[in-house]
Amino acid sequence: MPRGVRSWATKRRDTWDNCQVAKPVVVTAKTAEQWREKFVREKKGERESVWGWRGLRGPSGFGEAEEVGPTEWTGVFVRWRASSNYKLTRRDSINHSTTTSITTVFLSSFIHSSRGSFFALEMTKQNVVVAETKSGLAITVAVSNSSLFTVNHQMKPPSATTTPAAGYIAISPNKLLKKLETGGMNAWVESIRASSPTHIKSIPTSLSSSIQDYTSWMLHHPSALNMFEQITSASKGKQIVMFLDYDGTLSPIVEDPDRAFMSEGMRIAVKNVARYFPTAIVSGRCRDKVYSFVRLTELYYAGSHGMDIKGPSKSSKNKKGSHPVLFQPASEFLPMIDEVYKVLVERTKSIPGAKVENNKFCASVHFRCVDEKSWSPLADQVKSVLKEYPKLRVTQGRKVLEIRPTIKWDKGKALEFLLESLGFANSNNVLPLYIGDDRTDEDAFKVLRKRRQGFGILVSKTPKETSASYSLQEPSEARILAIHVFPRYGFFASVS
Ligand SMILES: O=P(O)(O)OC[C@H]1O[C@H](O[C@H]2O[C@H](CO)[C@@H](O)[C@H](O)[C@H]2O)[C@H](O)[C@@H](O)[C@@H]1O
Repeated sequence: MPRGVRSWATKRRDTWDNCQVAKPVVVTAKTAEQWREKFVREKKGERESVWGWRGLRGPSGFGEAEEVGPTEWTGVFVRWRASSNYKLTRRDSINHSTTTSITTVFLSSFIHSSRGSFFALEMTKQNVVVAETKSGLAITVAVSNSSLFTVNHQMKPPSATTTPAAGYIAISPNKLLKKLETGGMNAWVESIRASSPTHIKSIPTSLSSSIQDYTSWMLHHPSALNMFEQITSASKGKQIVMFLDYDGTLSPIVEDPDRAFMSEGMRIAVKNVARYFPTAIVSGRCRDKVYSFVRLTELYYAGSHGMDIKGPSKSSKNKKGSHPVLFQPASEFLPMIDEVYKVLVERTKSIPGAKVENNKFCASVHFRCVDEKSWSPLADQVKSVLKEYPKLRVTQGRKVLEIRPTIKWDKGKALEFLLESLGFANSNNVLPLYIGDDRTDEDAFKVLRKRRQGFGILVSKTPKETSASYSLQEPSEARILAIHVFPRYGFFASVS
């Protein structure tokens, strides 16, 4: 939490205990954009020099925000009522009303993406915030364990046997994945469709049932931002080891894989985390490529879905984190992947939008920019190529088919390998945290479940079948976790 808001909130703590939630708060892109513009206008010089802007003190509120990129910003806004109704004018309010009667205390954070979505991230002493997006699809319901709840859910990490509530996704991705690996062409295309946002968009029935589904899913996979007390207490006496996926976790998903840059704010956040905890990037990309995006020498890098592990090149403060490591369990496949990459480029070149990426120990066939009617021909091509390479298999990520060696190695194995390298093979003194967004990250989540150690955190806006314990909505929340929540819960203070 920004320092200004923290001190403000501390001063008013005496009023918080009497608060009630009056109604959900709806934040629209339009009004928040006006709010943002107002800041930018007032703080123009500052914005240009420090990429940030902050301040808003109304008669009844306080807000702070920080710009983290040209189209992305995060902020917090606080309003309160002590004993009487405050009338807020539009100037001070974040919603459309010209006057808003405030009958609650709330603290919430918002993320604005270029698509104009807002999410309530954090609530203290209150229950629910519903945020809307332009599409009306991404709905955030933040639930805390406050006794103010009508229904008081004491959130614990969901157990390994927890089955997520049914009904939010028509087709189980895991079942599809099995079919994909063993089954026919229809399964491929079915799977591709199921994983595409356009498909998911067609599922919602009504706004209220979407909210219900999301709420139900969130009960099994609560936001990691709300679960820090649980993570803190689980970490007592243990070494946290941080595992971070790259695409969709540290960087937003974009059309061109070569332009999936992470923001400077995110880089600073990861750097800060790595100062205190051994930190590894675990990515489907080739190691060099992901390093060229992250550019932090103090990290471990596990590229090609964990088949290429190295690092760190610069010793970190943490003694255990400074062992040199280089591990490539699929090195014999290098010439084969190179060859299959070239064949795939050739066989898919007639399909507009298809893109093949050489990830060293695996190859990725992207169809994000391929028209849906060409997905089937694209899958046909990939399948026909694979017939010639029985030692390769295919898995699916976000609008990408990943061609990889049949060896039993994945992100879960990479996580185990890294823990072992760090001296935590059979140790109870470690708390691994793994943040990822993709199906391939599920292998790591499963390992954590099996070890009964640490927490998997899934980055997803929509409910998904997952073995992760907690969730985050999007990459910016991972950043918030690192810059606001970790320090607030004393993680860094206790180890520095
Ligand atoms: O394990 P990850 O770090 O998440 O890598 C998985 C794949 O990520 C990249 O593709 C994904 O992100 C692209 C950029 O946002 C997007 O265009 C694509 O649709 C996504 O699938 C990367 O390009 C792949 O090589 C990785 O396998």
